[in-house]
Amino acid sequence: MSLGIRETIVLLKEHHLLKSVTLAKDTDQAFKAVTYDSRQVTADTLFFCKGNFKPVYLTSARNQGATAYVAEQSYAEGDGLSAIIVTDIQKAMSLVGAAFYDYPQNDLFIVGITGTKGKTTSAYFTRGILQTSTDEKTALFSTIDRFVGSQPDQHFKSNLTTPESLDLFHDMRTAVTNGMTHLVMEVSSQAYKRNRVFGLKFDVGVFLNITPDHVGRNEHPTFADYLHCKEQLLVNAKRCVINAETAHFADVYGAAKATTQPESIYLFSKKGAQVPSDVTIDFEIENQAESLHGSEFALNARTEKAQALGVAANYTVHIPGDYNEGNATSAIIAAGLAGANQAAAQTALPDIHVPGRMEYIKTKHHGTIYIDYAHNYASMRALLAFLKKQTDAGEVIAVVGSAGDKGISRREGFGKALSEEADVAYLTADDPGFEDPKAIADAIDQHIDHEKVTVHFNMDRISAIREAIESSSNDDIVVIAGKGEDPYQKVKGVDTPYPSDVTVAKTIVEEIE
Ligand SMILES: CC(=O)N[C@H]1[C@@H](OP(=O)(O)OP(=O)(O)OC[C@H]2O[C@@H](n3ccc(=O)[nH]c3=O)[C@H](O)[C@@H]2O)O[C@H](CO)[C@@H](O)[C@@H]1O[C@H](C)C(=O)N[C@@H](C)C(=O)N[C@H](CCC(=O)O)C(=O)O
Ligand SMILES: Nc1ncnc2c1ncn2[C@@H]1O[C@H](COP(=O)(O)OP(=O)(O)OP(=O)(O)O)[C@@H](O)[C@H]1O
Repeated sequence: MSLGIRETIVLLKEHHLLKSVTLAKDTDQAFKAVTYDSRQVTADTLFFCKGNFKPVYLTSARNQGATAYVAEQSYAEGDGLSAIIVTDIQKAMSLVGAAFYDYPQNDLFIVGITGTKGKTTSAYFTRGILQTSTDEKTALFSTIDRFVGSQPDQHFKSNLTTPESLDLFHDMRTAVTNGMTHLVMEVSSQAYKRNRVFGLKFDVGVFLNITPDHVGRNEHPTFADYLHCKEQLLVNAKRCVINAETAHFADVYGAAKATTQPESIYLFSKKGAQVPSDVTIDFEIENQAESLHGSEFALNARTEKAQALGVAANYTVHIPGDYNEGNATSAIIAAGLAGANQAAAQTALPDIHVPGRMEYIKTKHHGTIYIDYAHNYASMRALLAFLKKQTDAGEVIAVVGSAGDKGISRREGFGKALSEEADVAYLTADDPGFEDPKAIADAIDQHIDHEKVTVHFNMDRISAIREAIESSSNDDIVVIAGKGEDPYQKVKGVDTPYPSDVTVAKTIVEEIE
């Protein structure tokens, strides 16, 4: 890969991002690499100064072979390098990244998925269906991991839900080189807030839902900003799939219609759900059977354009939780728009498993254990309500904590969800960061109705899980929420190794049964 400095300047000028340029001696420079991290700089690198950047990083970049830098201001540390000064570094980075990696999006059919909850699950469902219909040529960029090919060594853990633009275009190019024709990716609201996907058009954009979350330092200043950022996926998608039951539907649908004809917008909802009367639902989900192990549902086409997609049929998913019918539906429609047929969806869906989402362990003498990634009010309430509905005789026992340094409103949310749907709560640590986990637990406890829920405190997560499992009887359900498959606890700025909730629960069950 290579990009000339002149081409870079023209590109930034065309997009009205260029403030000034100072060229070094070689005015025909060609960059062999682009990066925003001085530790990655090699010969002939174009270096981007972004975020909490320190000028000393530019000194290291220059010493390691950077020949030019892009920044929102000039730096003395960059003397001797070409300096490209722009009005918005994140936008510049995305545009230059796409150009440097030679526009890999032109070689991929891209499905983008957003929503407060269900992105990862829906992305796994969509990729699973497309793997069947594309003969294993579908890449996946999710919160958990990135698959840039179908070989085991083309799969690695993710650091962000939506990568920084330079990493995104790099990984897209790698996927194309590895023979991928389709890409399914989660698009977080931060991706738009920070212009990580600036200039990228999606073939299909999926909007699942929006509930209060992600407002705070480092994220969104207000809920309105969060909603606005999430809606940008639909503004930048050629075809849209929308859950008509989402809160703020009118706004969301309006964003889709701003750039897409209604003929290319697909709406879905559960049968009997309250949806706006001024729109026509294309697909209706009719539950046929649900259990603690999954569900069966009919997807009914209610409009001609829905019928034309050829995906109306009966489906089975083996991830429990009624909301997973909606997640699966979004995936069936999106995959249908990417060319998959009903048979591919029917074959693939029952076998799709998402790490750390609704994993369950059946025990002989204790309750059934569910390990799930729920970590805000909406997901916790949806999870507990579903499990409560499925248990006649037993109690719902939840092990839960809330992260430190962020998402303060989640603490009240957890207290509320536990009061509404749980019988017993073990409050514990979950990524306390720089805060005291007991203080976080107390904040959750303040919002628990003690007439309804018995509360225990144990800040040692492993020991809290043990207590919850040991105290459960065979009819009970033990929910271990919040961390899914995370193999660490974030404590005082360090990712402290943690065996993961799944491993901890399995080990305890082996020991006590
Ligand atoms: C607020 C935010 O989004 N911050 C992201 C951003 O931080 P930043 O630009 O300030 O980078 P930084 O790590 O402080 O460092 C500053 C710059 O100096 C560079 N550097 C640093 C050290 C050095 O020796 N040399 C050097 O050049 C870094 O590479 C970087 O370019 O860029 C970093 C990558 O360079 C990200 O890791 C970081 O994500 C932080 C960790 C984060 O937590 N982000 C969350 C809020 C996020 O984006 N979440 C969403 C999901 C949320 C949702 O579900 O909706 C996501 O998409 O993941
Ligand atoms: N459609 C949905 N509505 C409400 N809750 C959901 C939905 N789908 C999944 N959940 C719950 O949210 C949890 C996280 O699901 P998933 O990882 O698919 O969402 P996500 O949007 O990727 O989440 P995050 O932004 O936190 O990474 C699940 O473990 C489940 O408890």
